[in-house]
Amino acid sequence: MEAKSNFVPGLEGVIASETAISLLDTEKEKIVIKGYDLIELSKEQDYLDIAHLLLEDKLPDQNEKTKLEEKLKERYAIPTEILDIFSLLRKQIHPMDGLRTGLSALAGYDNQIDDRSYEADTERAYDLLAKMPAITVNSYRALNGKEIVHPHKDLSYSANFLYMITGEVPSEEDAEIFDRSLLLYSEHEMPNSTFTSRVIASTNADMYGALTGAVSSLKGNLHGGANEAVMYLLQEAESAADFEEILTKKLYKKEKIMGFGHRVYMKKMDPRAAVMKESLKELCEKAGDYSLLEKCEAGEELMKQEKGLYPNLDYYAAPVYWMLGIPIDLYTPIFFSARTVGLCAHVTEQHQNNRLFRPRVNYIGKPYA
Ligand SMILES: CC(=O)SCCNC(=O)CCNC(=O)[C@H](O)C(C)(C)COP(=O)(O)OP(=O)(O)OC[C@H]1O[C@@H](n2cnc3c(N)ncnc32)[C@H](O)[C@@H]1OP(=O)(O)O
Ligand SMILES: O=C([O-])CC(=O)C(=O)O
Repeated sequence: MEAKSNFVPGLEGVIASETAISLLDTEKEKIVIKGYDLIELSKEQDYLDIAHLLLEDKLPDQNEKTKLEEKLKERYAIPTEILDIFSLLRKQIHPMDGLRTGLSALAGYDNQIDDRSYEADTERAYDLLAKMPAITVNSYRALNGKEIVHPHKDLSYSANFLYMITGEVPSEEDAEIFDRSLLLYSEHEMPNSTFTSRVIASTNADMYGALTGAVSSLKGNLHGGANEAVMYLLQEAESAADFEEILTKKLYKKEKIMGFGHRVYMKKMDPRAAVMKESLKELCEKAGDYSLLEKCEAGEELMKQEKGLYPNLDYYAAPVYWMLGIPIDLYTPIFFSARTVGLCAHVTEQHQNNRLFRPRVNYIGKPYA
C-alpha cells in the first residue's frame, strides 16, 4: 500500500498558493494587502479605495476614485429576471442561499463568459462589486415578502448599501462604521472560501462559478456564518453576567463558542476585531446604551481566562451590525458581499497563473490486493 506521510489535517500551515494579493504576517502582526497594512488603511481609506487597490494594484487618486464611483453606479442595477427568480424562491431558505442563486444566475448575462483574460476578469469584478448590494438586499427582501429596493445613486457606495438594507438614509457616522466593516471583511489571504474559489477557478471555470462555490463555503458557521451565530448567542443573554453563565455552560458541554478562535491568530485577538470593538464603543456611546458592549467584554474576558481564546472579526462585527439596525440574517450575506472584491482578485490571479489543484489522499479504507 502506498503510504503518504505528509498529511496535515485541515491543511494547517500548508502553503496552497503563491499570491501577490495578501498575507497574514503573524510575526509582524500585520494583515498585508498589496504591501499595505489593512489596519492602517482602515484609518484613512474607505472600502472602495481597497477595492481599487485589490483590482488595480494601487490606491486611487481623486480622479480614479470618482471614475470608480461613477462606473459602479452605472452598473448597480441587476437584471429584472433575477429579481423574478428571487420572488420564486422558497421563503424558508437562508438569504445566503438567495444570494448564491442570484450570483449564479448573473453568469447568464455575461456576453464574454468564456474570456479568462485579465481585462475581462477585472471588468467582471467591477460588475460584481457594483451588483452585490442589490443582489444581497433584494434576495433577502424577496424571501421576507418585501418590495424590491433600488439603489440611491446620490449616496456613496457603502451609504447606499446601508440605505438599501435599512430603508433609511444613514447618518455620516453610521455609514462610516458600516464602510469600515466592509473594508475589514474585504480580503484575508487564504480562508476556506478563497481557497474554494481558487480551486474551482483552477479548472478554468468562470468567476461566477468560483464565487458561487465560495458563498457555500462562507455560509458555514466555522467561517462567515459565525457572525450571525454570535448575535443569536448575545441575544440569549439579558446581562453581562447572564452571558458569562451561558458561555460557561457551553464550554462545560465542550461546545464551540462562535466568534472566538482563528486558524491563524489562535493565541491573539484578530486585529480587525479590535477595530470593530472601537466602532461598537462609538455606537454604544451614541445610543447611550452600553449593554451590548458589556456583554461582549464579559465574553471576551471569560474566553481568555477559560480557553486562552480571543475574538475574531465576526465577534465584534455582529453587535456593530445590530446597533446599525441590520437584520441578523443579513450579516453573513454582507460579509460575502464585502469579500467579493477579494475573491475576484484571487480568481483573476488564479486564471493568470494557473495550475489545476489536484492533491492526493492518505488511504485508510479496506485493504486491497
Ligand atoms: C471571519 C471568520 O470567518 S473567522 C472564523 C469564524 N468562526 C468562528 O468564530 C467559529 C468558532 N471558532 C472555531 O470553530 C475555530 O476557532 C476555527 C474554525 C475558527 C479555527 O479552527 P481550527 O484552527 O481548526 O482549530 P480547532 O477547531 O482545531 O480548535 C483547536 C482547539 O481550540 C478549541 N477551540 C477553537 N475555537 C474554539 C471556540 N470558538 N470555542 C471553544 N473552543 C474552541 C477547540 O475545541 C480545540 O480544542 P481541543 O484541542 O481541546 O480539542
Ligand atoms: O482567515 C480565515 O480563515 C477566516 C477569516 O478570518 C476571514 O475570512 O476573514
